[in-house]
Amino acid sequence: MTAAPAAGRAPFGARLAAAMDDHGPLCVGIDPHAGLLDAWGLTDDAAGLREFGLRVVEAVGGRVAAVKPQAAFFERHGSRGVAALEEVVAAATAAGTLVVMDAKRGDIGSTMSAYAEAFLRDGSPLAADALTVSPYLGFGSLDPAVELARATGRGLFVLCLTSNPEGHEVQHARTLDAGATVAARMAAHAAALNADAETLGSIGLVVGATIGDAAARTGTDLAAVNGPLLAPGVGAQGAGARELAEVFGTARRQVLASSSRGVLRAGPDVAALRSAARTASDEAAAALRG
Ligand SMILES: O=C(O)c1cc(=O)[nH]c(=O)n1[C@@H]1O[C@H](COP(=O)(O)O)[C@@H](O)[C@H]1O
Repeated sequence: MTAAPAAGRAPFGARLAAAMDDHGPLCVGIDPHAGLLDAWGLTDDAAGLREFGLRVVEAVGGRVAAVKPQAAFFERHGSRGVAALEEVVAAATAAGTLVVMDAKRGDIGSTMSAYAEAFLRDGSPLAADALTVSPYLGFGSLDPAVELARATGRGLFVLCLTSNPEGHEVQHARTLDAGATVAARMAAHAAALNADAETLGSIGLVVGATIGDAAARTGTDLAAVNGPLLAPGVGAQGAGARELAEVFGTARRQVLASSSRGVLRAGPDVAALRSAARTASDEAAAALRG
């Protein structure tokens, strides 16, 4: 059984739905690639990461539905990089913007509970509003994260149909027991966890905006998930408004479109970043809300 969300914090799905209503369906990825740091005149070290992340938050905090720091770029610089990540998360939270931590964690259940504590526990320095997780040790291995997310009003985005061209090898495969595709199984698990949610459930999926008709081909019922669909691939990976509308069909109101480099390349000027995010958000809204 799951506990009620922590006092004072509504479930993640409801908070995300409200944020998308207020600001549009865009998540801005905070991915401080070495090349972007250089282009922004920043050093490729913890100080550069910190400045980059805080600059993005200054530009879009309180103006977009969510930001998604990519943990890998911060981990490149060890404990000092992780300290910079903590500051960026705190700044986004202070700006009233939801934070999706993109760390794609997944492990056996007993270790998964430690990952959950790191990213989803009240008081943890790295706690975010939601965490990306990998279900490829079996969806049930994520149970500790599901439980802690629900207990604290946080959420998960479970990898389902990823934006990269290699994903089909695993995600389109059919299971021996039920004969369904792996992606369809993952979506069915999320749907079961969101069954009682009124607005939007808190257990979302990652479904790339670049996947074409893969949801239909794999028998993955996205609308039935009743939870948010994080859609990376917008911008630098080639997806735009047309792809968003085509990929998500009747599930499009659940979509949180995500763009990192597509927005970040407009930096380092804060006004230019803000304007690039506004344009991306408006385009996503037109594609998904029309
Ligand atoms: O979970 C993710 O966010 C994710 C899943 C996926 O299927 N594809 C994908 O690109 N991502 C992440 O989304 C971001 C995409 O960055 P851009 O291609 O620069 O917009 C990166 O941080 C990826 O790690």
